[in-house]
Amino acid sequence: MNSLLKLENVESFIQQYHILHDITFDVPKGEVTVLLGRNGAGKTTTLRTIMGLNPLSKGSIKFNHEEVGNLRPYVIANKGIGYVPEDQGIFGDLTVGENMRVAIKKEDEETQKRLNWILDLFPDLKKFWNKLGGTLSGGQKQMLAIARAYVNENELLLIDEPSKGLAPIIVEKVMESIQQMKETTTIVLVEQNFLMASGIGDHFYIIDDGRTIHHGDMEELKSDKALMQKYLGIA
Ligand SMILES: Nc1ncnc2c1ncn2[C@@H]1O[C@H](COP(=O)(O)OP(=O)(O)OP(=O)(O)O)[C@@H](O)[C@H]1O
Repeated sequence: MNSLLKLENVESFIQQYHILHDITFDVPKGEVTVLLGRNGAGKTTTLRTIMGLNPLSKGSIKFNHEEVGNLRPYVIANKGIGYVPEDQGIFGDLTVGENMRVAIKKEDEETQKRLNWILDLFPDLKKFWNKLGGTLSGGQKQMLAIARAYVNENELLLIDEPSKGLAPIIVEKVMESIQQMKETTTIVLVEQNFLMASGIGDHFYIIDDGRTIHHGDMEELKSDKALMQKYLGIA
């Protein structure tokens, strides 16, 4: 397997709380890996630990075969990992255009092409280019958060619950955007919306109480009602 990101026996604490006990997974290049699990299982903490926003206490995180565990978040981002956090992380008192400009690392032709592509995909961003980020709707904020991560040439995108709180029609739009991004970028997706996760994902890992406890192909999970019921509470 051509692995782009590899976590081995990752442990992490938030203050005195032991949140991640043993997270181990492999992200193959060019595929969408979905992290599933109940509320509070540790999915967001896993992404934050990869980005260096949470300390890695034990274990290893390798990106392109290089150890990146506990590097500063901006160093990790500069290695080619984009992050769309659950709370979207946009600047409410900057306009859409300014939010994009702050995110852009390199002002070159390639970036302009990517910007044009994402603005075509999300015309609302073009329409509200001069509107303050804080005044956008939930769906528009999500589009802006995805656009900010996509505009740079990242090899890997970590996307945390992009469908959260969005109307079904917007979920479809966001899903379509991720499906298109998947053509060029490797993706790790945290997603509770099983329809979206199974529609986009190639394979999955289930996280339970800070441990990766099961993994396989998405097709296999779709047909395993008992597994879905046991660990995800759906069937
Ligand atoms: N700042 C914090 N202080 C203490 N505990 C925290 C903090 N942040 C998260 N936790 C705990 O860590 C555990 C994992 O949280 P995390 O957000 O990673 O879960 P999750 O799988 O992403 O859940 P969800 O699907 O609800 O977003 C939870 O039990 C949560 O209460």
